[in-house]
Amino acid sequence: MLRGKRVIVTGASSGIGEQMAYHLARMKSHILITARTEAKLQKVVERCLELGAASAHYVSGSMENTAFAEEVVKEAEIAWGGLDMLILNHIGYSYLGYFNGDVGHIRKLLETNFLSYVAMTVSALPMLKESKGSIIVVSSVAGKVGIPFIAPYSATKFALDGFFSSLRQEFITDYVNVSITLCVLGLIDTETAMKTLSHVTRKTAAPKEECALEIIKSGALRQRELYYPYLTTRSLLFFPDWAPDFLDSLIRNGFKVENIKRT
Ligand SMILES: NC(=O)C1=CN([C@@H]2O[C@H](COP(=O)(O)OP(=O)(O)OC[C@H]3O[C@@H](n4cnc5c(N)ncnc54)[C@H](OP(=O)(O)O)[C@@H]3O)[C@@H](O)[C@H]2O)C=CC1
Ligand SMILES: C[C@H](CCC(=O)O)[C@H]1CC[C@H]2[C@@H]3C(=O)C[C@@H]4C[C@H](O)CC[C@]4(C)[C@H]3CC[C@]12C
Repeated sequence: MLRGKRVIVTGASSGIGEQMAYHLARMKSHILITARTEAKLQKVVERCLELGAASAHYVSGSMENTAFAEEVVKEAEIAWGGLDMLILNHIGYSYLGYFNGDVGHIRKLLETNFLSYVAMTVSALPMLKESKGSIIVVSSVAGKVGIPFIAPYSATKFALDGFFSSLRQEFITDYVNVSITLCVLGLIDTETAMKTLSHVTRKTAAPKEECALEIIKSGALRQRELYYPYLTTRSLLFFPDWAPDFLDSLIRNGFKVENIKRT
């Protein structure tokens, strides 16, 4: 499906991003991965080459700084002379708890989780227009409906939907043949999520390996949105228009509120 295609995956030193890199390797793509932890990136690149990647490289750095986001795209241009798929996946650290009034944290998280996505898109667009490529934006149920105890994170995910859904409209109007796929994910069994959530949620997590493959497939098929796991995420989003208060209570019941800390 993506044999020989040139793909950037951000946030690929662990979790869903790491699994996406491995699926792309099995599909014999050219892969450029990025995150902060160089040691982890090296191991993922080695594994990608073992799995059959056409090529695999990494760039380590923090997306808190949009200049780094632009540098990653520049690396792809130097290495490949073009780009077919941009998978925007990374997130910065945020707390799970009642909103603590820290506006500076929201500003920093918007830099990492939102503005770096915009900066990479701006830098990559000329190459993606050339290749008639794809942009995949990894978001969350928390970017579509109000989920308690993750207000800063949720704000950044809602921002992604607003910006990329608007940009998709402009691409259609302007005959720009670059697809934008927004991935709306429920709880996924990544180490970070399980560490953060295990003591406070009654939810069962979906497998990160399958999630990663579904994300890649949705982008390759140029789908508008992906809902994964489909039943839980799609059903949740059925309620906002018809029974918003019922939806809110359903989501709150998914948490062991007594275990939520006040930061
Ligand atoms: N897991 C879940 O339940 C859900 C996940 N999602 C979404 O899926 C995506 C992946 O989540 P998941 O795999 O769980 O996350 P992980 O925490 O497992 O991975 C996050 C990745 O981002 C990197 N990262 C963290 N901080 C920075 C930074 N400042 N600059 C650059 N890279 C950074 C991490 O590497 P390093 O630390 O080395 O920089 C890591 O590779 C996210 O967009 C998330 O919102 C959506 C809904 C549910
Ligand atoms: C429990 C929520 C699902 C609601 C439902 O009733 O199905 C999860 C939906 C989104 C999850 C959060 C998310 O988007 C990723 C965050 C990233 C961090 O790695 C830690 C976990 C998250 C806070 C995660 C928590 C579960 C959800 C809110």
